[in-house]
Amino acid sequence: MTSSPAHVLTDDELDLLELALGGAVPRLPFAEGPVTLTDTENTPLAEVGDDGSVSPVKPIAAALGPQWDERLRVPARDVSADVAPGTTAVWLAEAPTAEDVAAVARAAETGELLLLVPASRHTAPGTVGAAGLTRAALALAAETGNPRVVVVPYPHGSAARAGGASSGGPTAPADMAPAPSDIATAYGAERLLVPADERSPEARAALAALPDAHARAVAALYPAASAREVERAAAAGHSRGTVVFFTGLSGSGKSTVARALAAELDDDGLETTLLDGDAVRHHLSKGLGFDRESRETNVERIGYVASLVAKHGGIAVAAPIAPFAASRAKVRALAEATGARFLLVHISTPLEVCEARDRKGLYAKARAGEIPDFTGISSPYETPDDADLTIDTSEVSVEDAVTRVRAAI
Ligand SMILES: Nc1ncnc2c1ncn2[C@@H]1O[C@H](COP(=O)(O)OS(=O)(=O)O)[C@@H](OP(=O)(O)O)[C@H]1O
Ligand SMILES: Nc1ncnc2c1ncn2[C@@H]1O[C@H](COP(=O)(O)OP(=O)(O)O)[C@@H](O)[C@H]1O
Repeated sequence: MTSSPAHVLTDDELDLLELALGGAVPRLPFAEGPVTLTDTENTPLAEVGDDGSVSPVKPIAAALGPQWDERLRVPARDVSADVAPGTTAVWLAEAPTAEDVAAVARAAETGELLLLVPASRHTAPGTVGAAGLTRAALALAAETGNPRVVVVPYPHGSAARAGGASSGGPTAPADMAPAPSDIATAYGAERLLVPADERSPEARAALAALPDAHARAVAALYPAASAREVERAAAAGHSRGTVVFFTGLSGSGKSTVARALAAELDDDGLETTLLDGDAVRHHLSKGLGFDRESRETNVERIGYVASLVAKHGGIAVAAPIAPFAASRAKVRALAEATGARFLLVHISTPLEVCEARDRKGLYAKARAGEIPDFTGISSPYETPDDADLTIDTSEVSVEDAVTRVRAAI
């Protein structure tokens, strides 16, 4: 018997698997069978057959929080078996506003409701996550005649495209999230109400103005010089996770600019982690060489750690050569899947300048054939076509380079 290839599920793919096993979606858009779907510890969770059928192997692990309450997280087939004809599903993807509550109360007067809470394993920074949405839905239910609340596993969108480490078979299509109307049908409802889509222009305008409300209040209270400082301090306290990823030839100036940037960010009170090249090669990537595979491993490890830092709201600054586009793309996907901002900064200083600098004497050794696989000499550097910023340090000072990166963050 030959075993089918394995695919390690991303969090969003896990949500889709849970939906499929519960009967909410007929097949998995990312998995063509035969394939074994596993968690990140390679434990098989489900098998996908040749015909796309999905069968469970082991229950998907629950976690903490009200969204994991098994009385709420009920499979679609069980919910639909209970739902009264003519039921309206209410899709609560955002915390309900007072206006939303009124709209739901009106709908409750005309028939049965089912409150559906799309719960992702990811929370975009600054948004109400699955636990908060579930609590808000329970409160809304209590106010509107106690309709049933059901938590629906639901992929986060961009994170669904990150892809997991896989061997063979599945690839993630652009957008895997099923339409809310299809979910409502699968859970047995006949109609769908999305309160966020029914909001008045006034409510929409007020919601759009919310992010600037603090700045306006500060401007009204303080003179300009104090307001700047108060805003700066507030911004430092609420920073969204960011990965600033430098790439460029040896000697291009990555470390110099990265260190100066990290020092400035740190001074501003931002939670900053510098993944220094030497320290990374000494600790995280000890023993790795400079062949293609080792470099890919090194760069992906750096990306993984940087993503963890950013996931917790910090700023990670990394500066490896990162010569291969595929690894850089993987790192970007990984960071963005956590909801972090990702900035690829290409330090494009020409090879002749880097070689003339030859700070460590490595180019001379590489030319003499004493160092094999040296980037730019005997190993390729794939120039990025997706850089968010390109800086040539033979033309731009360290100070100006830092200013440009800060402006882009
Ligand atoms: N063969 C070869 N090619 C390129 N660089 C070499 C090589 N051997 C050693 N070094 C030194 O290692 C530094 C690059 O390491 P990185 O971790 O940034 O490289 S990579 O991203 O994994 O390609 C690099 O330093 P910086 O460019 O200053 O970072 C070199 O000093
Ligand atoms: N504008 C500049 N920006 C960055 N480095 C510069 C600049 N001008 C000269 N240099 C010098 O170039 C060298 C770059 O080395 P480094 O920052 O270690 O590069 P990398 O990390 O890309 O290998 C340093 O000696 C630095 O002082």
